[in-house]
Amino acid sequence: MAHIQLKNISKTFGNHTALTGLNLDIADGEFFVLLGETGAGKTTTLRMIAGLEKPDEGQIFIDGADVADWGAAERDVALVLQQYSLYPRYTVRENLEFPLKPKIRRIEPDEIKTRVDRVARTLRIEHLLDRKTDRLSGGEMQRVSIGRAIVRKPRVFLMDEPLSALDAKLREALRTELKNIQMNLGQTFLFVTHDQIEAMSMGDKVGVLNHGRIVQTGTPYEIYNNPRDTYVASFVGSPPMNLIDGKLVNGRAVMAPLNFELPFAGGAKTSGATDGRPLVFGIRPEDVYLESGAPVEARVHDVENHGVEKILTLRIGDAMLRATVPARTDVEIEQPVRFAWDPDKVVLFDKGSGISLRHAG
Ligand SMILES: Nc1ncnc2c1ncn2[C@@H]1O[C@H](COP(=O)(O)OP(=O)(O)OP(=O)(O)O)[C@@H](O)[C@H]1O
Repeated sequence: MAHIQLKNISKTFGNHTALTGLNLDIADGEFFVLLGETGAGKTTTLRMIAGLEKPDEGQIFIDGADVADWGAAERDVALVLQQYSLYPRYTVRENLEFPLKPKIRRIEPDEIKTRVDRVARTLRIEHLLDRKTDRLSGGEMQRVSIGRAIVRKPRVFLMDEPLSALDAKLREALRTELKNIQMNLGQTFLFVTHDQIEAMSMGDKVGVLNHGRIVQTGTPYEIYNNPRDTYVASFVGSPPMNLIDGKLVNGRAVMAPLNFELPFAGGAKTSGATDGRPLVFGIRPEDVYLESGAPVEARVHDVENHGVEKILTLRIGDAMLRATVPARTDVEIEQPVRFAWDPDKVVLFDKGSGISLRHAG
């Protein structure tokens, strides 16, 4: 069990800044996902918590204790990596026993057997216990790697893209399993990924990291429905949120190409509520729907079939808008259609800073 806090962490490699003023608060027993593009600083964050890298500035606390002077072993964290770190000439059982064998742990052989068998049951790899690990599939190897972490009951699990080398089907299956395992163990998991679907489906909380800074932390629901800025809005969601330029006119936010306006409620902190102020309208593709008699006309520019749904690209003058519609929707490219959207779901952003007016206050 562990509560992890990172306070104002910065890290530079040479003249490259990997992390800037990073703050994280991961509650005991939480499944926290750190989501970010390649190079955002995810692995560096994990390595610092694990004690493999030192921050230039800031502090890391585990259960309230500043761990600056603690070595990796004292921190008692388990790191699971994308590449499986298994001993290939040993069996699965030997691999799982390995973390329990060091004399310093003083674990009795009976207890080792009980723990290994229990972990093998949890991960459904009992039938593989006597097999050498170089005779396993990728998914099986990753299960064993996770098993090696679980078996020694660490305080914290740190997982660095553990599913990204697996094929899509296996990834989906292991997502669910890992989430179940975490709920059963009730332990703190910090899971790092660049895959927003993984983040949204597994995380109790998600922290979005962009260029070494946390841009937003929240539940998957908050991140998806109330993105703090246009970066989060376009990074999370597939297809991403439509972002369409508009401006402030006579106290109303006006989106010219779609002939749409909203009362402007940009609060005090967003000062500069002056006419002509550039804004961005954010509309999720699933909030756009086709309807004869709807106010705006478009041409169908593209149709992508996704089985249960279709993703349409609609062209309105120079503007493009994605719409997720039921698969039964019968449309052809270049067909004229009329569409509307749910006005309550529209998110307004300040174009200059990219920040949502809901977050700006
Ligand atoms: N030891 C190092 N020396 C120099 N630069 C480094 C070192 N480790 C990381 N970096 C740089 O710091 C930045 C953050 O790296 P990091 O590995 O934390 O990103 P990441 O989000 O985990 O990326 P990925 O998803 O590609 O693994 C990158 O630009 C990387 O090149």
